[in-house]
Amino acid sequence: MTGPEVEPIRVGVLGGRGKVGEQVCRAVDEAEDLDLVAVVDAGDWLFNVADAGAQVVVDFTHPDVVLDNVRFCIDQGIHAVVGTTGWDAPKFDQVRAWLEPKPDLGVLVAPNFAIGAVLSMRFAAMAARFYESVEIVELHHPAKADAPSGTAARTAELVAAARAEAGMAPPPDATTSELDGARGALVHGVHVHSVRLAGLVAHQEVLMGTQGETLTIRHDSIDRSSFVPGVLLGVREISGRPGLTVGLEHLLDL
Ligand SMILES: NC(=O)C1=CN([C@@H]2O[C@H](COP(=O)(O)OP(=O)(O)OC[C@H]3O[C@@H](n4cnc5c(N)ncnc54)[C@H](OP(=O)(O)O)[C@@H]3O)[C@@H](O)[C@H]2O)C=CC1
Ligand SMILES: O=C(O)C1=N[C@H](C(=O)O)C[C@H](O)C1
Repeated sequence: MTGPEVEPIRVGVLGGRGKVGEQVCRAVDEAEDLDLVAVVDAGDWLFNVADAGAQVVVDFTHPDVVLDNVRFCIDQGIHAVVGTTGWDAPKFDQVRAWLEPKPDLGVLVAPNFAIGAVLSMRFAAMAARFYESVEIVELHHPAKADAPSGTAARTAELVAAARAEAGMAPPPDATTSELDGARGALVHGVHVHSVRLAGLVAHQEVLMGTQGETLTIRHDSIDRSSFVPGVLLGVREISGRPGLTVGLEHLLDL
């Protein structure tokens, strides 16, 4: 005896002809429990996803357009799974406000959908209180629009929160004279250095140091397929997670 047939989740992809979006489209197409109903890229009619009856939209577009896209999804009553970067606290507040009158709707924004990147952020937060020094180096392909990366910004935020909770002083640094940018960008009080290099995909090192030792937490996405399982998990789970969720860790019981 077989149970009742479960309808596939109807999925639309924004940025579907981009580097990550193209891989997401292929994976959704191949998954039996998902149905790729619309692919929208720059210049296409955004309403295609609504017209096609998408229940979940995946966004891998550009930091300049992602907030408008999320607003569109919320207005249309479509859950959103967002990988696009360029987020800050006011933008998250804005999304929460848009979601208020739609209590059944979910938006997931994850700075990084690769399992190792999620784990490395957690490891960095765990280690932070044991090391007086911390700096982050993120390394990406040269087609990346934003610096620092969303992952690096989130890592800095998590590390800074752990340090603050432990009552730590700022990292030691005797620099009194510097060329602009030589010490990187300060993100939540953490120095973040951004490398853009042909041949790279997405990489990050969190460097920590204290008396007589250093700890390096490194993650490498050597292929964009690394992001796909996390995105599919988000697509499958988002309808059961109303409100705004920031970070894939919440779906991984971390
Ligand atoms: N969270 C995560 O795990 C990851 C996040 N990212 C982030 O995802 C985003 C996309 O990355 P990536 O795939 O490498 O970038 P790409 O530039 O390769 O792809 C983005 C695609 O979106 C299209 N696009 C631009 N504007 C719109 C719009 N308004 N509506 C629909 N499509 C649009 C672009 O078209 P055109 O080129 O013609 O402008 C392009 O085809 C970036 O912010 C990146 O940082 C990337 C990897 C993993
Ligand atoms: O642009 C990319 O490529 C990536 N963007 C995300 C970020 O900014 O952290 C995730 C990953 O690093 C790849």
